[in-house]
Amino acid sequence: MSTEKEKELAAKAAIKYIEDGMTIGLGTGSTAAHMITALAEEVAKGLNIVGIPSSESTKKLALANGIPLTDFANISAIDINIDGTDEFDPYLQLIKGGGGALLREKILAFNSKLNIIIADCHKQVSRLGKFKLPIETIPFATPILIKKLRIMNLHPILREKDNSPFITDEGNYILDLDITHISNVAQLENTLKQLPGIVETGLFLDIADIVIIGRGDTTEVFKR
Ligand SMILES: O=C(CO)[C@H](O)[C@H](O)COP(=O)(O)O
Repeated sequence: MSTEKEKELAAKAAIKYIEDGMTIGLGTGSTAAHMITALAEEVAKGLNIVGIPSSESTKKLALANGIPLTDFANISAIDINIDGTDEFDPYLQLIKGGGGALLREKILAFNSKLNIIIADCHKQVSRLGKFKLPIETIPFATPILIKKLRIMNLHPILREKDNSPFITDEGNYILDLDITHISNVAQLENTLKQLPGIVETGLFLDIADIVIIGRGDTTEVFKR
């Protein structure tokens, strides 16, 4: 079974949690794209939901598939947020932001009653850190942050696209950090959030309620 098929299986299992009248957080990435396609099929059959997208690319995809959208001016909470991940550990702690949408993704997740994470089985790790930790930084502060993060042994790498800095939907930069030597990610999160100029990190700690993965031709569900 292909990785893509595993993503699709997880995505289809997640949309079974959705009920009529709900507001749904729409994640970003290739796994979330499967969820958007599957959700669009239900909307076409009459399911009455509104989506709130976590990125401009997801917004485009959702609109192209006929999913009605809303924003935080119109709602106070999201019923279910469904998003992908780059890694999850046995405690359902996550590293996200491979697609560069971590800031809006975390805002959606924080304001959701239920967070469902969908993935292929290769995202499961015994310990976070094989995937480099993305953090979103303000361009003005990025050069000094790079110096500070180097001293902290986090080996920051400025993410690039077409030989220029990758720009997020909020106009910021992404630094990818090596956290392989870090054992206490909660402490790291606190330390990073105290540095002015770091807008958000890709550590999603105590956020996922349910992780659904595709493994071969079946799904596995992990609950917090
Ligand atoms: O955090 C994300 C984007 O910022 C994605 O959810 C994450 O990168 C996983 O992507 P994919 O489903 O394509 O593997």
